[in-house]
Amino acid sequence: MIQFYNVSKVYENGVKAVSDITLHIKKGEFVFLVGPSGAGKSTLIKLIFREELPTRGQVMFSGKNIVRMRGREVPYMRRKIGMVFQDFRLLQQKTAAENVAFALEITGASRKEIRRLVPEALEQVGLKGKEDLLPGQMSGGEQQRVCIARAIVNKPLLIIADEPTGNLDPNTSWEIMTLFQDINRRGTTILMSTHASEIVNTLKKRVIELSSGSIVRDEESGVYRNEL
Ligand SMILES: Nc1ncnc2c1ncn2[C@@H]1O[C@H](COP(=O)(O)OP(=O)(O)OP(=O)(O)O)[C@@H](O)[C@H]1O
Repeated sequence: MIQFYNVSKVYENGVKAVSDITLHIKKGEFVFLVGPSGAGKSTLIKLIFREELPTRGQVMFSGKNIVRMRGREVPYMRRKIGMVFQDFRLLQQKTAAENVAFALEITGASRKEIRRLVPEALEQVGLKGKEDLLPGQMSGGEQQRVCIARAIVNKPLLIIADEPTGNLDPNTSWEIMTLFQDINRRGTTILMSTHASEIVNTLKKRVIELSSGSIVRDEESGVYRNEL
C-alpha cells in the first residue's frame, strides 16, 4: 500500500529531516512509528499525504507514484487517507455531526449519502446520542472520537494518526486505541506515530523507529524502545 524507495527530504533551510528511507507497508497492517522529537516522523507522514515532496527518491501509495502525480489527482489520493491529529483540529462552531458531514461535503457527496454515512460513522466510534454537541461541550476523548469518525467516514484505505493519544489521559487513551484496533480489524491500514510507550509495548504491533531521519529499527511485534 505504501512504498518508499530511497527517500530523502532536505528542507529549504538545509535540515535533512529524512535520509534514504526504503520502506514497505502492506494493506491491513497496523504500524507504530516511534522515535525522539525531531527524528522525522511528521515529515514521513507529510510525504505520504503529499504535503511535502521528497528531495530524492519515490513514494508510492495504493499503486501510484505520488511524487509524479498531477496536481489535480492529489485530492482523489488524499480521499483514500484519513488523518487523525493530536490536537483534534475540529471546527469549533460545528457540531459533531456537522464536523463529520463536512469531510463528506468537500468530496461532493450527496445529501442522501451524508444522511446515511454520518450517523453510521458516529455510531462506529461510540458517539450515538452526542451528534449535536459542539467540540467545546465534549471531553478530549469524545473530541478524538469525532476526529476518528471524520477520518473513517470516507471509508479510507489508510488512517494516519499523528500522536492521537498525546492529549488524553491513560484510560481514555486505551479506549481510543481499542477503537483504532476495531477499525484495523475491519481492514483499514493504520500508521500511527506515538510516544505512548506503554501502548506500544502492550499491543505488540509492527514498530518502525526513526532516529535523525533514518530507520534504525523495523520489527514485527516490537516494543517502544529496545533496551541495550
Ligand atoms: N517545514 C520545515 N522546515 C524546516 N525544517 C523542518 C520543517 N519541518 C520539520 N523540520 C525539521 O526536520 C526535522 C524532523 O522534524 P519532524 O517534525 O519530521 O520530526 P518528528 O519526529 O515528527 O518530531 P516530533 O516528535 O517532535 O513531532 C527537525 O529537525 C525539524 O526541525
